Amino acid sequence: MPTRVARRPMEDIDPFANAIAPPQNETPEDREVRMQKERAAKQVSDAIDAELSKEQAYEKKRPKPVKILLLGQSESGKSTTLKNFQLLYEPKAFRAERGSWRAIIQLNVVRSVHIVLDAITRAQNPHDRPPSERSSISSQDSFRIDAELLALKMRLVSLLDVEKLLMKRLSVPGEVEPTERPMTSLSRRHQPKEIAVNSSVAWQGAFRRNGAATSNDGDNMIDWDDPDDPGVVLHSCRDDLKRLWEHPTVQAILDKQCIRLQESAGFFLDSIDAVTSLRYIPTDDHILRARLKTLGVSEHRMRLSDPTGGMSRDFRIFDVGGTRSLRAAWVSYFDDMDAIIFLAPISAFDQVLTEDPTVNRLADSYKLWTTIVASKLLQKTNVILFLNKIDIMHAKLASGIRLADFVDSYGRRPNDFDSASRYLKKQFNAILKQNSPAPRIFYCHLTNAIDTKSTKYVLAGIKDMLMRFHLQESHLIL
Ligand SMILES: Nc1nc2c(ncn2[C@@H]2O[C@H](COP(=O)(O)OP(=O)(O)OP(=O)(O)O)[C@@H](O)[C@H]2O)c(=O)[nH]1
Ligand SMILES: [Mg+2]
Repeated sequence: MPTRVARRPMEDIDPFANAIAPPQNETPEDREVRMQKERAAKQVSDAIDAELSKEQAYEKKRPKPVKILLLGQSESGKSTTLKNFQLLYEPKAFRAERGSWRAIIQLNVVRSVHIVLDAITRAQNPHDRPPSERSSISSQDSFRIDAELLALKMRLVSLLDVEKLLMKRLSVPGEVEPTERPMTSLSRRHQPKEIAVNSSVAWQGAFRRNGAATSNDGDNMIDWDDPDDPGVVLHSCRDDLKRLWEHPTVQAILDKQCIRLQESAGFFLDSIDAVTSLRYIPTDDHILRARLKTLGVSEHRMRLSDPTGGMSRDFRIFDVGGTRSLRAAWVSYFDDMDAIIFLAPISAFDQVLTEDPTVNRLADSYKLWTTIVASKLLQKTNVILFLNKIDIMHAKLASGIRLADFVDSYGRRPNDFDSASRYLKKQFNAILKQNSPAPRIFYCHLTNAIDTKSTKYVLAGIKDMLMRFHLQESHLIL
């Protein structure tokens, strides 16, 4: 027969039970008050539990978020496309960051000035060039750098300090790294550092004034009274900057060294008055043109309305860094994507990768596109191609740069934009047909990602299409 063991009361052995046990000398009235309180507390707790399980059931029923991954080589326009999404669907949040973009634009200006100053130095000392370039030096490479230009050069060296200051402020540990090897369309040239960022959140925080709440315009993020504000120095240099940029010798030097600064990322020297004004706040257009290289992967969430009038959807857009060394990280995002937007900057047909000057940028885009469309992980994913930077493509072809000189197969076709873009579109389509594991639709857009108006229609179309796909998958529409 089992023996009954006398049990010690819980409060003797459990310090927690001991702590919450009613006082030993509790009167019946006190007990009643306590019980009432406990009943009320339980009611609140039950209500919270019920709310939580309702939310969980709703989450389960809610459609999964629509996921979009932006891919393409560095400087193809991925982050710019993301900015367009933000401007279109979250304009308030986009504009609240104006203050942070102001600093990036200031850095972009300083970087352009460095490129110009370096070009002048090379023109002064043509024999200081690397051995690979020395054989091509001719007597015409020596320019007469007059005293005015030399004085300008000396004065603008002060901008180096502005750059250092901005870089320091941006250097949130682990989040922002100034890269040693910059990425610009100016290949084969020695260029100053380019600023790069790991995630979208931390670097913007670096410019948030202590205690300042973000306003719709983001202008209260800027401490206008700060004497160290880089805007003060830039403002004082504005006339010199304009004189430098408009100087005929400078233009001739850049021309001779094949530096097309106007077509390069983060070019603002044509907007010096605006960008160096004392109370400069970037416009939407300037933010789209600002260049900030992406290092890591950043995820952006937004809630978008349904074109059929149904419930809105969560969208997640993933922006990755496109430099070669960062591409290995892409594959871990292939799983579970609804769409890939692949950007190929077709204007880069006459350029090479900065990370490998033996590789033509268009050839690199073809190769990347082949890998993406051939991936088994992505065979059910909608793949949308943006043939981007068509504005630069137009200008290049019009200036006489011949596609056939860089793409042998283009042969004797006319060197106009329509023929060239039609041809490139066919090439990308052929790659898709030959390499896709299963037949798929070729979605292709000719885009200019710094033109908000045209990009808006393209993105709205993609959003509607993806929502429809998503609804069909959830069997919500037939
Ligand atoms: N003119 C012109 N400039 C563009 C276009 N698309 C992007 N840009 C500019 O090109 C530069 C590079 O664009 P990003 O969006 O930063 O390129 P990315 O693909 O994100 O580059 P990584 O972050 O290095 O992978 C920016 O200064 C943009 O403003 C375009 O269609 N036309
Ligand atoms: Mg980017």
